Amino acid sequence: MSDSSTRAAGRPDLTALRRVVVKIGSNLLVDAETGALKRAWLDALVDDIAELRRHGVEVAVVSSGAISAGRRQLGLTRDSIRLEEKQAAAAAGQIRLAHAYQESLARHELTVAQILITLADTEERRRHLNARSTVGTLLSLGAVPVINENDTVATNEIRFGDNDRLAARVAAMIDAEALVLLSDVDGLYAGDPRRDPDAAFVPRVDAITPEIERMAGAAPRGYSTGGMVTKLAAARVALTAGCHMAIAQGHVDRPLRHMRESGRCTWFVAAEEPRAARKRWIAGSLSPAGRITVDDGAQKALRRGTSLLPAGVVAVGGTFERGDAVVVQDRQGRELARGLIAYSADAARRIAGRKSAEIADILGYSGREELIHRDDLALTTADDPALGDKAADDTAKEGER
Ligand SMILES: Nc1ncnc2c1ncn2[C@@H]1O[C@H](COP(=O)(O)OP(=O)(O)O)[C@@H](O)[C@H]1O
Ligand SMILES: N[C@@H](CCC(=O)OP(=O)(O)O)C(=O)O
Repeated sequence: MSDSSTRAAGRPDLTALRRVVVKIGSNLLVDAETGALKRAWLDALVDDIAELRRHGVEVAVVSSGAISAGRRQLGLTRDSIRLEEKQAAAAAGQIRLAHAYQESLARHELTVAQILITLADTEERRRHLNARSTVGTLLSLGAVPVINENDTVATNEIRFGDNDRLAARVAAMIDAEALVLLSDVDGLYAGDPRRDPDAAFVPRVDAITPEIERMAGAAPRGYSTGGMVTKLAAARVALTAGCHMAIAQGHVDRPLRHMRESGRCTWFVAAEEPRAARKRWIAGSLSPAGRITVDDGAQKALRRGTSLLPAGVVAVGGTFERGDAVVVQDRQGRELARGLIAYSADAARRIAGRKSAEIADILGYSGREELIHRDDLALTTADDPALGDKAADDTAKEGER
């Protein structure tokens, strides 16, 4: 089944997607009693990842488990430990996690790459763009990024506190088509199955309505420990970004294969594709900080869906930094597109009208070839193929990226 037919009717097929994020909770990976890493479980999951890669699917992992894996090594055996002790435990545990992933992936000759990020990294536009581009580059080079919150520098106020939402932010950031949350439950039920064993299973959700939210019930103690509340918060972020999300049972052998073969999981199905969602966000939800005037040749190239190169730029107006939103206009000042620019206003003025090959000589460093990459560019009119016939419909995406 193709991904577009999924959006209309069925449930996504992981093997048919381009890019997927898999989130693994601490309990799946680390024995809470001993702090030992569950290597056999990890190897089976990695076998699933390798299988997806053989189908041509790019896979990024968001893995919890650093605090659980590190605390006992530091003698932190009490039930409840303080924030600074958690940060210390994460520092000791993260290196063990990374090592385990490295060894497990090496069995399939896959390279692991570790990324530790904070909430601010996904929210602040320039850091967001840097993280997005690094993860994208790693995936295109065939590596498997393993991502966790940077617990050692995150403090109480700014911590995600749960990797469900971090995973959704990451999935949105890298335009993943699906996010799979592997959990200790096989999906969403009409009520908490631990309290109500007769609660009905919900196989598919198309929107996070108040009725769906009521199913999650109250947040678990301390809120930050996950439960269904944060999974629905994650689903909201994912769906807004055009990314499908699944909740599936992780306590099984080969969990991704099991999910595919048994069909048992809850799919939250996004109505549009990630690229279209991102373009709508660029077109509709950001205040432009500058105006880039382009010549006729560049105007034609934009209509064909290419990136904007410095060569086609005749003037740069406004004050902006790399990653800010700008308007692209023709010589008469008519708006053609909006985009996220890869250079500051000062740098853009210096390279305007020049060939991309000259950028390094002019600026003294080799920046990006494009002034605005085509993925970061949304045509203002309905011509943008990625926006389709919903171009005029302005959905608020503020705050979700
Ligand atoms: N409506 C619901 N459907 C399914 N599980 C629910 C629901 N409401 C609460 N839960 C609870 O959420 C738990 C899953 O969350 P959590 O333990 O945080 O998972 P993880 O550690 O995998 O992130 C389930 O075991 C279940 O008890
Ligand atoms: N970043 C933390 C985990 C945070 C978290 O959300 O854990 P979990 O609820 O097990 O997915 C760690 O690696 O220990």
